[in-house]
Amino acid sequence: MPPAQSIPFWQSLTVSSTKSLGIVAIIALVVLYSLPWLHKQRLLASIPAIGPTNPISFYRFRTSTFHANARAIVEEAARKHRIFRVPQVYGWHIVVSEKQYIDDLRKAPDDYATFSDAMEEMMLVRYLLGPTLNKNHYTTEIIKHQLARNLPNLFPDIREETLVAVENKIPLTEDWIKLPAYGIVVQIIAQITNRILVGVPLCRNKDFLNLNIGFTMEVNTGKRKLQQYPDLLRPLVAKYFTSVPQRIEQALQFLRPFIEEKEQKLKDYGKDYPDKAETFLSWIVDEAQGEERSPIKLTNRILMLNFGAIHTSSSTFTHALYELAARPQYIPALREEVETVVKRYGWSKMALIHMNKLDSLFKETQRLNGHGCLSVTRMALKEFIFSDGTRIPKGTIMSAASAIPHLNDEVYPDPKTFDPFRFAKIREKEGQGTSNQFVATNNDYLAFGHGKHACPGRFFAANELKLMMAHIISTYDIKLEQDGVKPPNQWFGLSCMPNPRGSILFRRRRD
Ligand code: HEM
Repeated sequence: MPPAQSIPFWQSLTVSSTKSLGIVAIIALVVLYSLPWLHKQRLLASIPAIGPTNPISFYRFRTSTFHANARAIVEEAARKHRIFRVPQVYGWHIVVSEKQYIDDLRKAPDDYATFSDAMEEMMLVRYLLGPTLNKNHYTTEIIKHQLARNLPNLFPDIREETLVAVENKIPLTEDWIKLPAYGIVVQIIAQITNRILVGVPLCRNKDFLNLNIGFTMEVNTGKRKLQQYPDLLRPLVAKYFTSVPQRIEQALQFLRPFIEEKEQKLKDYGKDYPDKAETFLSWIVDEAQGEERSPIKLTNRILMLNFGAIHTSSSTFTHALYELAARPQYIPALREEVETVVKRYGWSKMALIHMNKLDSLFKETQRLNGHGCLSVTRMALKEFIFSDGTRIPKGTIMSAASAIPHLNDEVYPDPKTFDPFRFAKIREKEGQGTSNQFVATNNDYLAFGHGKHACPGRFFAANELKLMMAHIISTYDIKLEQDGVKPPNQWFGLSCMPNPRGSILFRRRRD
């Protein structure tokens, strides 16, 4: 018999065996792709869930019950559990309530967990403003170093802009005049912030300021739209069905001439060119590398800084204004402090450092009226293991419940009472230390986050807010529509803002 001829494997397959192999391959692929998902579900299952875990009830609970009562639900859960999970659009969000866990979050190295990746996932910025914002953090470094270092030199600019903006928005009348609190505060803050971001004349351009004020809302609306579509369609939805690309284009029209002028001077004279304005725009034109140098990328950076700075600062200021107007008995002590300190140090950054009562007013304001019930938010970039061994799957967002430390009666006696000078009194006892300053962060005070990614803009924000309040109380009398009744805070799911419909009455100071 002739020896059996060896034929290639695939030629020996019949149609039915090819089909079976195909099915096996598909099953293998499904299993392969499901394994990480199953692993994730298994790790999450060991953490107490707030609300139902089956997909249909999860959706209903998240959009109705949880959204309407998020703060109460989170605070109650945080008193019961050291760690738990709450439902969000992007999946389960891990919340921790004990110091040990907060420490783990704040210490996490950048290859384990970052704030910016969590923001990226929550805001879907890569579709709205492009992918590089979250990949390159050079602007955060500029805020940390260049902006912080330059604050004393920038003080005269911040003060000048404060006087111009306040005079423009709050008429100095003999009789009480009622103004929408958040509405005027956001306009003033946008102008002062942009004095530092882009300088004069753009910081006084009403259309440019309104564009930046509205941009936050437009990004939020865009994000909500994107969340309804799968990843694959999101670039198209972002481009054609949100207003963000149009707004970026408009911002570019405003900024382009200034960017081009700065680039030309940089080319002709180097970084230290004559009459250089110390603004954020000049610094980013100096520092941006590669594709980040394009006018559109520089524009996106200015938009995102406005996004991070305007509404956070405006909310804090409006809360403080409401709190103070509700307790006018504290105003004389604040005025006296401002006058004494300014007599000694003039209007300067040094004077602001010595306004301890004013500093305390803002710190207490944020202790009781933060921007929401969560802080120190991070995304796990690898499997994240807390120090007690609890494992959190890669890609999960984690935060600390800020109400637990902020209402801890061992740290803050009578914690629910608003005591504007609470921190000033502690500092008086302890000497002029820094650990209870407005800008100080620790496990008991999370309003600016904590750790490596604690807000780098807080030093600028503290200067801006204190200067603005010092000027307003020195110039005006203030009161609420209803004596002593602060307009209630407004909650949207996990976020809090001062009442946007509340008013403040102003008149020329009489005493
Ligand atoms: C009262 C005003 C402000 C509040 C309450 C606030 C609050 C916060 C919070 C809670 C975080 C997250 C920190 C963490 O999770 O550890 C943060 C991050 C950040 N903030 Fe602020 N912020 C304010 C003003 C500003 C301003 C004026 C700027 C810019 C000039 C700014 C720029 C940033 C940036 C770039 C980050 C991200 C830091 C990082 O990823 O490392 N913020 N802010």
